[in-house]
Amino acid sequence: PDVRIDVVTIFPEYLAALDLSLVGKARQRGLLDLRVHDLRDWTTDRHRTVDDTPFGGGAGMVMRPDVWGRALDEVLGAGATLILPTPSGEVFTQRHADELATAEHLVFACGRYEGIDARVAEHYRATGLDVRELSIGDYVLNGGEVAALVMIEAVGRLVPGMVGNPESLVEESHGAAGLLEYPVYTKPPRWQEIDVPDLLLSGHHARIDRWRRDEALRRTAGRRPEMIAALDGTALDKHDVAL
Ligand SMILES: COC(=O)COc1cccc(COC(=O)c2cn[nH]c2)c1
Repeated sequence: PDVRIDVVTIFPEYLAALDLSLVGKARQRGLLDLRVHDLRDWTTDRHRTVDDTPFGGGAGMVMRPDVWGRALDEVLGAGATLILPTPSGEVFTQRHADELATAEHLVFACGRYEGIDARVAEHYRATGLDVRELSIGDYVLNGGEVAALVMIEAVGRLVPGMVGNPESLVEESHGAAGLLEYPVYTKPPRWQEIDVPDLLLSGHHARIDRWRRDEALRRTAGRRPEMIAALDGTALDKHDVAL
């Protein structure tokens, strides 16, 4: 298979969604080797304890380093990338998805409670492993499982052979030189008294392309002005500047 993905979590059933659709088919076709592991399989006590109280006090519980260490020592391989979904991580973007899609082995460690003992990331970094603490956005979830699903879908769909039509990968929603997607329409031409813009029915493909670019620019300037600022000089042509 092109990519191997392991997920370690105390809620393995959360990842059952990965048996469906694209990712599910790719697994059946052997394109993707995805395995989900229950962290509690590496506990040593009768209660299968994975957490304990935080040093320094404070509310909540912290996930124990020894349990995670036994699990990750078994799941990780030399060439693996360890990904820790966390609110305090670097924000995951399409750039990360593009990069991680070329990795040979991704291991997601899903934290719960107040987090995983910080020495886990520190230890595996010290061994030279590529360790990424990644956030999927500025909000707090109860655990890393949903974030792992997001990242696995974003990466999985880029794995060659995963998506039915590779064409659909080209003009991505953050494609078109880092702009938001233009509005899309389909039949019927009139719905709830609203008409599809006439130009789109005209067949003038050059004008349609220009209209789409203008709409993408307008939307980006309105909703994500910081993305306009981030465009490099080549992204805008003289017509855009006039907008
Ligand atoms: C070193 O990593 C850790 O300690 C991870 O610990 C936790 C603790 C609570 C929740 C989560 C899940 O991630 C998010 O909530 C999250 C990710 N993106 N946006 C929100 C992870």
